[in-house]
Amino acid sequence: MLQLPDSPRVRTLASLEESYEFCRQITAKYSKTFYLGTLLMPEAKRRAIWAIYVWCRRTDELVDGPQAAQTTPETLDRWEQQLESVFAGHPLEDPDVALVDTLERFPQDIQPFRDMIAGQQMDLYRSRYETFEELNLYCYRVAGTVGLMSTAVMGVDTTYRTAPWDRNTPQGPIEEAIALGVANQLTNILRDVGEDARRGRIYLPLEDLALFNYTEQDLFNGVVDERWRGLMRFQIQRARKFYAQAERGISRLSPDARWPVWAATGLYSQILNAIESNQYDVFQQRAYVRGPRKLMCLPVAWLRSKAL
Ligand SMILES: CC(C)=CCC/C(C)=C/CC/C(C)=C/CC/C(C)=C/[C@@H]1[C@@H](COP(=O)(O)OP(=O)(O)O)[C@]1(C)CC/C=C(\C)CC/C=C(\C)CCC=C(C)C
Ligand SMILES: Nc1ncnc2c1ncn2[C@@H]1O[C@H](COP(=O)(O)OP(=O)(O)OP(=O)(O)O)[C@@H](O)[C@H]1O
Ligand SMILES: [Mn+2]
Repeated sequence: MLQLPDSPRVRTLASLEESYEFCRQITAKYSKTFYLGTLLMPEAKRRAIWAIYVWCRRTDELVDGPQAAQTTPETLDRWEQQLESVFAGHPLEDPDVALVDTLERFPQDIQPFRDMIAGQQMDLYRSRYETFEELNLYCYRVAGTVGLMSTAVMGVDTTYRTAPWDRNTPQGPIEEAIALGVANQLTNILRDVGEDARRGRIYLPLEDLALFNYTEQDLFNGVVDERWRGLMRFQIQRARKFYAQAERGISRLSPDARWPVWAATGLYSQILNAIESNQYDVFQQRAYVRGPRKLMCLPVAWLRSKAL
């Protein structure tokens, strides 16, 4: 029979296998850290995280990627409609096929996904944050939400009790999951200060700059002095508090999720140590964790997942 040429409307979507394979490849390509983390999970959870990763990445690309200049609030509205279609079980594009399957296997609320879109939207019209409270909202939206989505996949330990008399197991370590996302995002912000400044963006709260007598102009000039180091010490300390909060939640996750989460936490938080080793110069040097140290994280994380 004569085949119609490929046209977007009549073309059939990718198969489930193809769609998950695509998600795997994108995750592996864009984030060595998260990909490594997912390899420590059971197959079904691993694939689900890949599907969610790709949706997050695509959302981020709308405001940060090559076509970002054409992105308007309407683009994001359409993206949200596409999301609703996915939640209703109707994929519109190839990567959605895996996400529909993931949401069937690991049912979850649409709100964190909507919040993520709202967070990316903030990047369209904001390039400054006055207070930490404002920055925290941004961090919740673009990263805390990832903690919620991932927790729905990884699952909570149903036998966990804070105390024998505490019969009402709370819904799960929600605050802790958000905290890990926020900690990651704060780390990302500290590592990328220079790169963001070159795009005219400052994520560090302006109230914190003022506290250390450091000006926007200093930041654009990449001034590294005692004021800057004081400011960075303060930011790193804050990020570490979020990691500490997050760590208290890991033992409440289902046992097979603890190792990957400890590993991802260890890998990401070490970027803060790398910034310290670089004497807080995030303008000239990119802080990253060296291969051997990355590898060391795995057995350390495994021990923590069993012992804590
Ligand atoms: C109880 C408890 C501790 C539970 C654990 C919950 C958990 C697994 C939390 C993890 C949260 C997490 C991985 C947050 C990621 C935050 C992040 C990196 C966000 C990225 C934003 C960066 O913005 P920016 O524009 O500054 O950066 P770029 O220069 O563009 O890179 C995002 C890009 C938003 C989109 C997020 C992603 C693409 C990452 C999604 C990651 C996952 C789904 C993997 C989850 C990982 C594991 C190991 C389960
Ligand atoms: N030494 C380096 N100098 C400059 N850029 C680097 C260096 N090492 C890694 N990168 C770049 O930094 C980004 C993150 O790299 P890396 O593989 O270390 O972490 P990742 O886990 O993939 O990323 P993420 O931190 O976003 O999860 C990549 O785009 C990579 O090309
Ligand atoms: Mn981005």
